[in-house]
Amino acid sequence: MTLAVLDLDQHYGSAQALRRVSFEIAPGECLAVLGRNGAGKSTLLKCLAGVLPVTRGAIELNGVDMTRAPSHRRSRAGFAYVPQGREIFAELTVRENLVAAARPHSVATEEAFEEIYGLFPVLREMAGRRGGALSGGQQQQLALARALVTRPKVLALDEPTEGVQPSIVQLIETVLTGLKGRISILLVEQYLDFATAVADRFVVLSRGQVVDGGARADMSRERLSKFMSV
Ligand SMILES: Nc1ncnc2c1ncn2[C@@H]1O[C@H](COP(=O)(O)OP(=O)(O)OP(=O)(O)O)[C@@H](O)[C@H]1O
Repeated sequence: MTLAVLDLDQHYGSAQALRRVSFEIAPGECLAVLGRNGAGKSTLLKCLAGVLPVTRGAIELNGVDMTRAPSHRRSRAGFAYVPQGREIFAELTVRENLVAAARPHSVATEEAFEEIYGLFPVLREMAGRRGGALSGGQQQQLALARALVTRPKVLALDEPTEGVQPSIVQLIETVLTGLKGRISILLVEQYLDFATAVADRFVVLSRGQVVDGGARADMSRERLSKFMSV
């Protein structure tokens, strides 16, 4: 599925957080959005997910305008969002978290859950545990699993490696690399090694604006890290 972001503006009151942000993600492509703290990355994902309204511009999924569509409509169209901080249901078990995510998509089947447990074996072991009792890395896997169980066509992730131990970062990298080509991925990331391992293309945000970008082959580490250090 193609995700097109066209001239997007967003304001928090009088403060402008996004300025004429434009890019496109082709079917099966992985685009990483980089930038310092406060650059506007999370704001961008929230606008795409329908959590925050935009002040100008447009968001399209396969050419269909979604700019003012509620979150559930975007989700039904194939857009899945893994927010920063995971936002799983702490009081529900792992299994119930997956069921709650899958049910609106009519994919709450054993086959769908088996597929997820195949990607994240620890979730099978923890299926009966409360989400809130999981470690940070396990919660991140559950958050990703909740998105994937809906069988999305576009997957947006806000800093999936944050506060996660190296072995889980490696697992997430393997999962995302395996998904590439089949679904479109929008990755917001501060961890450059991870972003360069997974992404085909980069967009760099600074103060809410796209200031650089290009294919992985054209973006040297120096060029990318210029916009990453605080
Ligand atoms: N709820 C809010 N109300 C007002 N301003 C906000 C709000 N959330 C974010 N901002 C401001 O908008 C700008 C962009 O923030 P955003 O969180 O999108 O950046 P970010 O690139 O995701 O940073 P981080 O990596 O720290 O999450 C910042 O200047 C921030 O202070």
